[in-house]
Amino acid sequence: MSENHQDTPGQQFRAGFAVFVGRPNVGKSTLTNALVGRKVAITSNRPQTTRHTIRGIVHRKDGQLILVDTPGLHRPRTLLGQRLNDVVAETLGEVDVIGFCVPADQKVGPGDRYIAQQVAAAAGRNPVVAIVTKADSVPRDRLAEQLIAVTELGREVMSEEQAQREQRRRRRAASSSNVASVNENARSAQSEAGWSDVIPVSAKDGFQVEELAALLVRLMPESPALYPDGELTDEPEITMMAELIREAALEGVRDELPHSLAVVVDEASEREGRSANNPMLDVHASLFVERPSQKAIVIGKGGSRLREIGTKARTQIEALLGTKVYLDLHVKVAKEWQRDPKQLSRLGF
Ligand SMILES: Nc1nc2c(ncn2[C@@H]2O[C@H](COP(=O)(O)OP(=O)(O)OP(=O)(O)O)[C@@H](O)[C@H]2O)c(=O)[nH]1
Repeated sequence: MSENHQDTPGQQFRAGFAVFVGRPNVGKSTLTNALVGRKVAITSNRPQTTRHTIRGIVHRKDGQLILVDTPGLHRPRTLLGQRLNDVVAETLGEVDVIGFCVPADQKVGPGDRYIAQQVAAAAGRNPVVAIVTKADSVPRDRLAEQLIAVTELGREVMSEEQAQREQRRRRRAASSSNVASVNENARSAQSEAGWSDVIPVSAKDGFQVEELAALLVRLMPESPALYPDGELTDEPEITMMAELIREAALEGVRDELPHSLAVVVDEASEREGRSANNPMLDVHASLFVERPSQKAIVIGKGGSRLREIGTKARTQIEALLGTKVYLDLHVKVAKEWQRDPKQLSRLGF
């Protein structure tokens, strides 16, 4: 259990948040699953919320990695259209380590460069590890070439970013003598060097997955475990369940219910009287909407949509937890909840 991890003598326990970014299909989800060691089957059609979604937690002797999702960054729409929005920048700024993923089997292209630039701009002092994924898919010499190309990309984007910082610093210094410029200088020294590490991995055959986990943990701040290990009533698992339900409920009706839906898991408990090798989890959750018309949308004709939501969310929660689930959903109207601070905090906003 996690409490014991911290007692290891001579070794500091580390814990923190990491995010994997990269073009679609570079293998972020597969890598997350390989690291976490169980299937976290959260779908791709994610809501654009500002809250972090936990994709998985890696519990180790030396530390704990909480892998979170960045809404928006890896979606092609966002990529082609606009500069990284504030939400994504904020998430990247809040995590402890960023894993920038590039596949071994495709040349480094404009999409990778674009994301690398956003990462360089948002990372600040936090380390960025470049991860060359799908190492199994190319011969050794091609892998070596890709490692060099990715290292080079890191140097380029970091020094571009540094040049821009330098410009900003000069502009500021011109208007006032500024303390911030000293800090900018301090951090530019590390930026020039590029990525803090470059590591090849294969989630498919497990090559270097353990090494990556160890590396990410080493880059985390010293901290006790942030989440307990494997308990069913853990906050992150409850949060993940609520996210999965919310996601299923928003699917196809995002335009009609933008940000008007909150999910609270009221209770999750193991059903009594089941055999140890065939457990069942009873989950009761409430879906809060703002208006009766929205309640009708969620429920659908004769309850058909709510049944679909239930089936979809249940399947995903079962995959997440590896146990059978009975899911009971209720739709409630919480009038104006978005404007009521008390309600908001109760709903976890
Ligand atoms: N050969 C090989 N294929 C991999 C590896 N990891 C992932 N893939 C394949 O690459 C494809 C994309 O993997 P995902 O993990 O879904 O990629 P992703 O980056 O999460 O994709 P998005 O959710 O679209 O951002 C899948 O077909 C995987 O099977 C690997 O280590 N080796």
